Amino acid sequence: MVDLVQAHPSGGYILDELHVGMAAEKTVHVTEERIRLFAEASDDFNPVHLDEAFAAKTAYRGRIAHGLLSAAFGSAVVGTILPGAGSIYISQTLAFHFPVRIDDTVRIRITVIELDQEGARAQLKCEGFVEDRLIMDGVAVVRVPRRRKPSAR
Ligand SMILES: C[C@@H](O)CC(=O)SCCNC(=O)CCNC(=O)[C@H](O)C(C)(C)COP(=O)(O)OP(=O)(O)OC[C@H]1O[C@@H](n2cnc3c(N)ncnc32)[C@H](O)[C@@H]1OP(=O)(O)O
Repeated sequence: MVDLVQAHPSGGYILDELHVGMAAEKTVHVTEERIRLFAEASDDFNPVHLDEAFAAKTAYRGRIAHGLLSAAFGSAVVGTILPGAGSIYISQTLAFHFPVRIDDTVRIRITVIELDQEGARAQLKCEGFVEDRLIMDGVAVVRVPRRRKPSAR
């Protein structure tokens, strides 16, 4: 069963607080400006994202968002909600099923699917939807803090 949670009040869940089925969601509106800023940040200036005249001649008949921009929304959930602060990415698989366009709203869902107490690892299913259509999915492995550090004063 899926158990939708909010961010832990401390900023992050520790290993013992996670269970299989815990999930978190976030929605992000994809604007032209966000795509431009991602091109700058990643140095990926593929014209299919930035040049309407070029993109209009492709099978997509218009600009689409970088796949890794949608994947980055998943990273945002992992790093700020589930598990949250202190999580460290180990690996990530990704498949892009449908393009994301300017003005689409992407809903990311991250679900805990496996826990390795010994290795302090969580396996997370990552899914991205535009309306109800699955546009992207994959599996992430992250290292989760075993304990919370006393807060600095
Ligand atoms: C590097 C970065 O800058 C680039 C990105 O980030 S791109 C953004 C992330 N990726 C996506 O958004 C891809 C989303 N997924 C899809 O659109 C589809 O899954 C797919 C089109 C990639 C694959 O779908 P599938 O049904 O498997 O299609 P095929 O590969 O079998 O192709 C079938 C025929 O469709 C035509 N076609 C489809 N897409 C394109 C395209 N982008 N360019 C050209 N042609 C395309 C084509 O006619 C195929 O026939 P062919 O004779 O086999 O070529």
